Amino acid sequence: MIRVSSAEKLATQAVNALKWEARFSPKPGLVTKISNGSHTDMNIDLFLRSADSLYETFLQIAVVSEHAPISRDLREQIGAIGRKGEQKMFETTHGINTHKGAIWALGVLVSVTSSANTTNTTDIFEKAGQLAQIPDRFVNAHAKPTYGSKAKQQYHVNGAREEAADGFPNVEKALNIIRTSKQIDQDQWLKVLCTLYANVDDTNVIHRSNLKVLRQFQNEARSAYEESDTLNSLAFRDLQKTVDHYQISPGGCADLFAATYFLHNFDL
Ligand SMILES: CC(C)(COP(=O)(O)OP(=O)(O)OC[C@H]1O[C@@H](n2cnc3c(N)ncnc32)[C@H](O[C@H]2O[C@H](COP(=O)(O)OP(=O)(O)OP(=O)(O)O)[C@@H](O)[C@H]2O)[C@@H]1O)[C@@H](O)C(=O)NCCC(=O)NCCS
Ligand SMILES: Nc1ncnc2[nH]cnc12
Repeated sequence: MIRVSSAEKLATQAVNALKWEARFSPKPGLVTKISNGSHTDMNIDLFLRSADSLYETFLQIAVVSEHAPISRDLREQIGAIGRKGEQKMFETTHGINTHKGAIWALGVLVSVTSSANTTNTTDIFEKAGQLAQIPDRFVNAHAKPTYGSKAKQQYHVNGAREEAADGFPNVEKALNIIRTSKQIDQDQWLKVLCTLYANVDDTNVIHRSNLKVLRQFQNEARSAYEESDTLNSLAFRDLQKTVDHYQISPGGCADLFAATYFLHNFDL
């Protein structure tokens, strides 16, 4: 049996990563401690309460995953816990979707970390891919289509499920920026965020606009840090203008930003 303290540590680390992400600023389009981004129904307090409400979910995922092999049984167990976690989040936020994608991404990462009892991120990414690829027979096949499934059907992009099933390639890229930087400061984390904005096909952005706008947004995010460790302020301003104009919100990137921070803690 996993020492409860290890499971507790993972759950605490996951909740802390969500709170750190919420507080980080600037994050064009997203909620921060100084702006509600492209949202009229969300603010920082809601995100912090939502994050706290998920402690039990991550704890249960860590506990059931302890030394469990990657299997359909594990996938379905964490699926059931994850769906209950989504319910808890919606109760806490009175129906506002703050962390659905984060429950998925961090849920899978907490599970494989606990299952393999490792903090080696190469192993974690590989096992996360294996676990996320397993279909869950208990997913409600008659549920109404999600924003993500509609965007994927319309444009054949990868969404949250594929990011995990592919072993979180965008989180790996983001983590490498932090690992190879001479000093880890606000500028480096902003570079990580812009790299996620530039590379993730965020289905939330598509839902609020379309694929053409997503590509424009990604190109502007790329220009903000292209081949440099210093922010190009003009390019960043263009990015902010596009986000404001279309009222887009890269919530999927926010989740992967939190996931990067979660894994970065293993390096400390
Ligand atoms: C497999 C699931 C991820 C379901 O995926 P699907 O794509 O079908 O579902 P969506 O409902 O679209 O949710 C996906 C959420 O994932 C985030 N996301 C989007 N694109 C990506 C991407 N390319 N890579 C990674 N992650 C991505 C995103 O979540 C964040 O945004 C949400 C806030 O959005 P916002 O626009 O502000 O608010 P909305 O109300 O949604 O829209 P508006 O009306 O305001 O415009 C917030 O959740 C962020 O976290 C997508 O929302 C998975 O969810 C699943 O199967 N779950 C079942 C339980 C389970 O098996 N769990 C496993 C163990 S934990
Ligand atoms: N800070 C944030 N703002 C908006 N949507 C998000 N989804 C996850 N984190 C978010």
